[in-house]
Amino acid sequence: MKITGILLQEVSLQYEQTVLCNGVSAHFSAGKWHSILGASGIGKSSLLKAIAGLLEKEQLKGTIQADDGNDLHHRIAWMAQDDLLLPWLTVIENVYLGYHLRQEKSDSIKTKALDLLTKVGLAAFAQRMPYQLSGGQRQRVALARTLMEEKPIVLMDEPFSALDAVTRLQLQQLFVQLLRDKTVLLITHDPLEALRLSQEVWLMQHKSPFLSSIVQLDSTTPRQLDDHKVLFWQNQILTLMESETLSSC
Ligand SMILES: Nc1ncnc2c1ncn2[C@@H]1O[C@H](COP(=O)(O)OP(=O)(O)OP(=O)(O)O)[C@@H](O)[C@H]1O
Repeated sequence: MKITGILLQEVSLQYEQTVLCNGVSAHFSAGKWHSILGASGIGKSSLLKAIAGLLEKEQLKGTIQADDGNDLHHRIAWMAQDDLLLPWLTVIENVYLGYHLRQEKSDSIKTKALDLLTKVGLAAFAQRMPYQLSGGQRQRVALARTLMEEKPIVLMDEPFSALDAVTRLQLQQLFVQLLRDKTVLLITHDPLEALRLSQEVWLMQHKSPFLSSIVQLDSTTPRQLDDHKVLFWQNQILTLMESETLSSC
């Protein structure tokens, strides 16, 4: 499927009487990683759901579309903090679950699933059950399942937040390597994670503009933890986020 960016025009999000945002416009350009930071409860997951087409009609106003004008929703894969593996299926069955649900069956599907499990370092675990895996291994299976669908856009809602520090660094490296050519929107609470992994960092704030692009970085990802630009911007972003928290108290 063709790579595309995402265009938001005059988007408003609302749950019954609660308005999250009004008239938001943004362009997430194609083939890049975009991280979205913002205070807890501000509306990051809701925006991702809106892009994925998971909100009710009355909850979303405005336009969200692929920037090439073609269909958006069929080109999106979703990855959450919770890996959503089905406990009664083996690891490899979870990887080709989408094909199974669509009743597409062939040996080449199993071969492809095994190939992807090899890429995420879990070929030897293909016949295990999800409960026999660690949190990091489960997220690797979820990544293989995402790659199996070959979607050009991947929406990720805090996929690394439940992992220990070392596993998180290893998985970030793997995700960047395997999702390099896709348009990725990553929600995170961690400015360092955003700056190491993305080409563009966005911030959601209670004041106007609700969503703005605050940093663009061109260097190869994942960036080093001691990269001077990463450290400089981490400081700037933490100061911004702190002043936002104080002003919304
Ligand atoms: N289905 C829903 N119905 C009503 N209100 C909702 C619904 N989903 C979310 N909300 C509210 O909308 C606001 C934004 O929620 P959302 O999950 O988008 O925030 P977030 O920025 O992703 O938060 P966090 O960082 O804590 O995950 C919150 O106040 C939440 O309580």
